[in-house]
Amino acid sequence: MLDRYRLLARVGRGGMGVVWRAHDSLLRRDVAIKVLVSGNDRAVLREARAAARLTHPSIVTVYDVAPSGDNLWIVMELVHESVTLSEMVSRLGPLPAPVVTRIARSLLSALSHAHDKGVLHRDVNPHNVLLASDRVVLIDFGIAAPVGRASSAVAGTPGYIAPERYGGGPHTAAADLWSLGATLYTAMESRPPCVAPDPTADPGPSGLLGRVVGGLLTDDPYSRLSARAALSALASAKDPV
Ligand SMILES: Nc1ncnc2c1ncn2[C@@H]1O[C@H](COP(=O)(O)OP(=O)(O)OP(=O)(O)O)[C@@H](O)[C@H]1O
Repeated sequence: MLDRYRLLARVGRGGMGVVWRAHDSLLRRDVAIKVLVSGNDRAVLREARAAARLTHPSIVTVYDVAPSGDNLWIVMELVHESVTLSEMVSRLGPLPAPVVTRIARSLLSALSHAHDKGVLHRDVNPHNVLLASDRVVLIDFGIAAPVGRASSAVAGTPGYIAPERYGGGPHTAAADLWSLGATLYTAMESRPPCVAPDPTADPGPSGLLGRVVGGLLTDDPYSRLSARAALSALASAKDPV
């Protein structure tokens, strides 16, 4: 089966494995393949099945999962000529509010779709957001977390983990939304929000978008802004030209 895919060039490396641009010789199209070291295949499969249920322009489409020797390959849609939000912020610094608003709308809509289908992302952060010229795409949907990072008791990326998770609370849709708030905050301020107990030292971004981001970063998961409320608040915001 794997004769079907030809690995062409490495497009990225993450904590879990290497991502390749590859060619699907049967369907004659380029794809992205993440090569993971086998070990927790059942968990990866379970989550890949969940991710495969999702169909949304801002969620990377999973095409296939296949074992290959000691590895497990996840075949997915290739997001052409994209950079991660994290790379974009390191290159350009804080992004203009209309650009972050567009990113926010896409990601809120993506999370809202996934949550409606009962799928959590579990690791929303600027490394998992791809920016292409015409699209904003969330990658690593539900796949990163079950394999986990051996060193951390709470799955996720430090700085982007909802506060209730540190108290042993479950990962919920609201926890994904806090992580999204932290991701948007980073896009606006070029650093993740301060999680220290003195919020006055870190007033955060201002304006409509700032208030939405603040609402997503609410400590109490029950009072936190929902994806729908955030989307409707942003409906009146200006689009980038
Ligand atoms: N579908 C895709 N299309 C294009 N590039 C991709 C795609 N998926 C991943 N990449 C690139 O590969 C890099 C690593 O991918 P990814 O974040 O999924 O790996 P990872 O091992 O899960 O990383 P981590 O768990 O540390 O976030 C990304 O930063 C991105 O540059």
